This record gives sequence, C-alpha cells and structure tokens, in this order.
Amino acid sequence: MRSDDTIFAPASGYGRAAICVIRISGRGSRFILETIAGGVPAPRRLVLRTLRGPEGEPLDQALVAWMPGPESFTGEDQVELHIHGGLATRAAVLKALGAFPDCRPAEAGEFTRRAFLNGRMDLSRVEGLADLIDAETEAQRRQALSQLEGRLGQAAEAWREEILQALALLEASLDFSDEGDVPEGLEREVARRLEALRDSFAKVLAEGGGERLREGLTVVLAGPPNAGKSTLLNALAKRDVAIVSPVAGTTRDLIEVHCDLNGLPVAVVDTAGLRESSDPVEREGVARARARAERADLVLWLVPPEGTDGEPPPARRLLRVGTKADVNRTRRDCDVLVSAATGEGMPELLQRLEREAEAAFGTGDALLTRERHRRALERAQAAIRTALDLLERRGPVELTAEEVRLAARALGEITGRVDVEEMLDRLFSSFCIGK
Ligand SMILES: Nc1nc2c(ncn2[C@@H]2O[C@H](COP(=O)(O)OP(=O)(O)OP(=O)(O)O)[C@@H](O)[C@H]2O)c(=O)[nH]1
Ligand SMILES: [K+]
Ligand SMILES: [Mg+2]
Repeated sequence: MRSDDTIFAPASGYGRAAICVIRISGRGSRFILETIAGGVPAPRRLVLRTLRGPEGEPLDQALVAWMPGPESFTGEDQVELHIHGGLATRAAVLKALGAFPDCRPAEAGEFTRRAFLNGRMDLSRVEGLADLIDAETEAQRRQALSQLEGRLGQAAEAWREEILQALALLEASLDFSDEGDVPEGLEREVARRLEALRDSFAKVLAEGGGERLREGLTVVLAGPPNAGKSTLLNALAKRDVAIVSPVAGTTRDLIEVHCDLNGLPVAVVDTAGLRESSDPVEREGVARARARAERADLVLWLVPPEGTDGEPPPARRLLRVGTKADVNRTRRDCDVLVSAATGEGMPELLQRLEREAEAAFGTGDALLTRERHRRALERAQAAIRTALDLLERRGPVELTAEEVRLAARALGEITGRVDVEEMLDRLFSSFCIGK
C-alpha cells in the first residue's frame, strides 16, 4: 500500500441502486476529473457531466464534485462521482479509474486513515465515525455522533493540557532548587492540579455503560427442550427466524437476532434445549448453549408449564420466564409469565428487558466507549496517583515528572497523538472500503 497513490472506491453500498457515489482521493484527482469529465468545475459544487472512457466513449451521465485539499475529508484533493448505480455502469467507471497511472482501489478504511494522518480528525473521532456507520439503534447513533463531534477527544486534550501545565511547574521547580526537591508552594500547586485530575478521571471511569451501548446487551434464551425458546425469539424479533416445532430438540445452533428495544440495542440468542442426549449433534448444541449463557449479560430461563425439570446454567444475571401462559397461568415460580402465542405478558417482559438494558447502558452519555479508552485513562490515573504519592513523600522530582509525563502520554493515546501504528492497523481495517 502506497500512501502517495490516488485511491478510489464506491462510498455507497454494494448491489444495484439508483445512485452510486464513487470517491477519489490523492494527487491524481484533478487530472482524472479533467480527463473523464472534460473539465474541473468550481470547488464543492455538484455539476452534471458526461463521463468518458479512455477512447472518449461515454460511460455515464453523472453529478461530479471537485473538492481540493486541504479542506476536504481526507485533506487531499478529492473528487466525487455520483453515477447511476447499475452494476455495469459502476464496473465501467471503476475500470476507467483503474487505468490511470498510480491510481488504485482503496483499502478498507483508507480514506479515513488519510484524514487521520493529515490531521483532519483525531483517533477518537475516527472511532466515532466507525461507530456511527455501525450504529443500529437510536441510542448508539447518539453516542457515536457525540464522539464523532469530538466530545471525548476534546476532554482528553483538555486533560492532557492540564497535565502538561503541571509538568511545566515541576520542571520549573527543578531549576529553582539545587537539591532536586520541589519548593513548598509549587509542590502544593502541582498536587492541587493533579488531585483535580485524579477526581475527574475517577468520575469518568465510574460512569461505564458506553462500551456496553456500543456492543449492545446480549440476552440468551435458555431452558429445557420445548420450553418455547424459539417461539419467544420469533416474537421478540417480530419475524420467523427460528424453526418452531413440537419435537423436543429442534434447535441446535445458536441463533442471534439484533433487536431495537426503544432505541436500545439488544442481541437475543436462541439456544438448544438443555438436556442429556446421546445424539452428538444435540450434545454439541447443548454445550454451545451453556457456554453462550455463561458469557451473556442476561439469561432468560424459560420454564414451560409442564414442569421445571433442569437447572439453569450459571449466569451473570437471570430472569425466570414462565412460558405458554395461555395454557397454564397458575404458576408462581417465575419473574414474568408470557405467552408468545397470544402475546399475553409480552409488554411486561419487554419492559423488564428495557430496564435491564438501561441499567447496563447507564445514562447513555458516557464519555468512554471502548476498552481502549478505559485502559488509557486507567493508566493515566495510575501514573497520577504515583506522582501524587511521590510528591507527598517528597520523592525525587525527576521521578514525579516522569510519572506525570506517562499520564500525558496515556491520554495522548486516546486522540492518537502518540506512536500507535499497530493500533491504527487494527482500527482502520474494521472500516468498510470507501470510508
Ligand atoms: N400454547 C402455546 N404453545 C406454545 C407457546 N410457545 C411455544 N409453544 C409450542 O411449544 C412447542 C415448542 O416450541 P419451540 O419454540 O419450538 O420450543 P423450544 O424451546 O425452542 O424447543 P427446542 O428448540 O426443541 O428446545 C411448539 O409446539 C410451540 O408451538 C405458547 O406461548 N403457547
Ligand atoms: K421444539
Ligand atoms: Mg428451539
């Protein structure tokens, strides 16, 4: 992969569509636009042009836009072609683009990678953009957009600034003192600033919920065979996803459906009924069911009216759901009683799930949305605590300053201000082509 190549890719989804947007970025953008569209229009205006191939043959009628760097998304010269979204049209235009020298299809995330490398967006915003593209529910969309708009990045930068000021004070104190210990007044000032940071970090770290909201809550439906797990999955998904039958042991594979509960993302997983079996396929299904239940945020243990034989698997959280309430509603051993067949009790179950989700997601405005952020902030927190400890014990200023520097570096990782090649590869490869 060469970073001075000109890259291109469809930015809209694959498959037949009315319009397909093709993005081009890099030094060759202007020449390509001149050649295939017969000229370069005024910047950032959409104009209608006939696109032509290498022999001058017409390829399509398209809206084209010229977006010179550095005021573009990538910071480089960019072109957008809004062509017709037929498969043959797209193939013809992409082929014509590939024929230009030093011009090649973009790799996954390469446009955004260039935007980052050219200083157009920091790493936390890049992640916000990735999350926005992946957002499936309203709460996820809001969280991703606020990160894209720079809420986390700005907070991290402000903290880093604070830390660097404390560091400057410490370093100044080195010049004042021969013995290498900090003059009293300065020491108190540095400690005051570091304590304020420590308290802010503790508050943000305690918030939680952001990572959960990004990934969604996982709810596993478990229970004895024929408890009505697959029927309940279909009811929650509002479509016919899993096979339902009176035969015990129908479901073998894990079947996962992403549901939107009032804007909250919840993945519901149907599993094989738990029982001893001599059938190796069913045994494998049961093993998978148990393993998934153990990792789930919440297990719904489904209890059919005909009996509660079988024990629930170990789970972090468990709700007992009595099924087939239309057949028998006298049971008292359940948290909720539902009939997926008649819909009875379903509103109550949905409410319970919503409450569980809300508890897991917190207020929905958590600053940290990835383990990466949490780990960086925890490292900064630990370094600040050590620095405060050293200050109190009147330890060597050089050591204190080094801890403060570590804290600043850890915060810099949130916005990508430090050397983070490996992290970048991981992050950008999760993007789709054309982003
Ligand atoms: N009357 C009534 N029957 C139900 C209800 N839910 C499920 N059933 C019936 O119970 C039987 C088993 O339902 P499934 O959804 O296949 O049960 P399961 O727990 O997925 O079963 P396995 O996958 O075999 O473990 C089917 O005949 C369903 O029609 C309900 O709410 N009321
Ligand atoms: K069944
Ligand atoms: Mg089933």
